[in-house]
Amino acid sequence: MRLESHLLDEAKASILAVDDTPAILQLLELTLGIDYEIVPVESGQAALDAFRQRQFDLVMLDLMMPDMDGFETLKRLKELPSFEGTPVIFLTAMDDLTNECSALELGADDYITKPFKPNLVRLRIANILHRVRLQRLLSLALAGADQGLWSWNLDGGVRIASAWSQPLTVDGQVKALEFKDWREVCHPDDVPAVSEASRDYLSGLKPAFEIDVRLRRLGGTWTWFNIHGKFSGAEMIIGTYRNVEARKQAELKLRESEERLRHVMDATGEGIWDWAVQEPIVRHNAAWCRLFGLGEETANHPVAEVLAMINPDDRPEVERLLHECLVNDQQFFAEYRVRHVDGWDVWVQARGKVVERAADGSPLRMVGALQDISEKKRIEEEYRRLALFDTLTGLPNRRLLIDRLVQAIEQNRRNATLGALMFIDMDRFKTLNDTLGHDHGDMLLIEVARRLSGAVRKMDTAARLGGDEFVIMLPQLSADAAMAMKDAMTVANKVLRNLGVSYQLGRHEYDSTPSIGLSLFSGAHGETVDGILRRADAAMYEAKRTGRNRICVDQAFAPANA
Ligand SMILES: Nc1nc2c(ncn2[C@@H]2O[C@H](COP(=O)(O)OP(=O)(O)OP(=O)(O)O)[C@@H](O)[C@H]2O)c(=O)[nH]1
Repeated sequence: MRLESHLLDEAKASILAVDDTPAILQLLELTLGIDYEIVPVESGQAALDAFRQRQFDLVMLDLMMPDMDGFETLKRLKELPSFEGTPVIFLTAMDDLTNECSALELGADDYITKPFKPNLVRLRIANILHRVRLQRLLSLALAGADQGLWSWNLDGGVRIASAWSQPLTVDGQVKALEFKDWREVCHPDDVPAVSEASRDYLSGLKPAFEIDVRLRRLGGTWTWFNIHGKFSGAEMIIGTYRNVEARKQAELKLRESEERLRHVMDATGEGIWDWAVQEPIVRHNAAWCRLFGLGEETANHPVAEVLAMINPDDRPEVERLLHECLVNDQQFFAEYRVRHVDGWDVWVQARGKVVERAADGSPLRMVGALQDISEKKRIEEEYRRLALFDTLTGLPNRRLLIDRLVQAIEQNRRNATLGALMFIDMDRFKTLNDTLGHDHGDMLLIEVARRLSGAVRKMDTAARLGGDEFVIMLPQLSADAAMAMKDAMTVANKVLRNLGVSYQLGRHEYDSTPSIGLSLFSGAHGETVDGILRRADAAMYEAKRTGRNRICVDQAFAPANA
């Protein structure tokens, strides 16, 4: 890229013209005054005074002057801070090599002899000012970008520009640094990284030489710099360097706080997930991986795989909740089962939130945590079982039976169908307890439960009310009472038959029978749970009263021919 001087302010350049011959000064004003602001002074001392007042873009200096010659004037001008970088052209009648060499050695930019050709002088001035402007443009650009310059001659050493405002130091030197080896300013811990970065660039692996390193600054402190460079010619790399201490410190703090957070998370055992929503990958911490038996080294997982780990019964709801969260910015909260690699389900409670969105509101990043709640779920399940199931036989208890009966009544009301309820009480059960003992009584009850469960369909309910009292509920039969009764009697007869088969109780074989009261029910006529149970119970007592080991039918729904 060519640097363009027109990027800079093109205000009329000022020239300090120093000559003890007024005619020369007049000639300069005449020939250059249209393009430049000419400030004429007639002595070296006047030139120094003028420079103490203000700056000039260029100095035209006569060599032979009384009191203070051009060389002396230039030497003294260079001591003024305001003079730094100002180009100087000697304009002299001394047309000899020695003086010309001395002038250029002293830092003059040009040496023109009198009598001069005004056009030539104008072009030379223009060229020098153009170059100076470019230099100033580069310095301003570097200062604006807070950068310094360096060059590295692969055969020789390293040079670092002196003009930059953030001086480095080698062995106490602050000015334009020049040294053989990076190691002289580079923190020992960063030297391998510098070698690697240069190797990568020189071998073509990287498009530029770039690295963050700590360099020794004035006062001996280490400061982080970003160094960036490229080849300029075959043997020279040129680049910039920039103080990135603040960024490095911020990164360090962030890393520390992330590390701390990770420790906290690991200590609580929470599985953390972090999902860049536009990407098909979700990141997990070690605790998350451990929870499902995954190797900790595979902390990135495809989203599809993670979703596939969710129990198929729970997955649609989880996906729905996730969608809600992504679209409506709701908090994600869900309890679901995730398959462990060894095949069992882990109950988890997950929470999450979209923490970053694009300007159009679309989600960019979502993070969350999940916790193993398998134990909580197990206890809940145990409580549920205790509350709804009989502990001895595992059959539904009275409470669950009533729940299901309420549902069945409602269902039959809607469909105008009938259901059936059988009240079953074992005959002379007390005798068993009294003769073989309570344990054997329990054994019989467990076996009765098993046989009852085997006698009904999945949709039916076999429940234990307590003692030797059981109930079978057939929730939905025909709408026709005769048909319904026929089906119910089929089941009742099967139960009567099955429970009448002798029982192997430990070493004892024991004969027992049930008494069964059967009642149909519908949802009509304000049927209640109590009413249905009472009618079936009454029918069962009728069976007891009339000899046991039989079925008696409640007459409320009994068709004439039942
Ligand atoms: N082994 C055992 N016995 C129980 C349990 N709960 C109640 N019982 C006993 O079950 C018996 C219930 O007897 P009942 O149904 O009243 O009388 P029964 O001897 O069966 O006589 P009928 O019903 O008239 O044929 C009582 O002896 C109760 O103590 C239990 O969980 N296990």
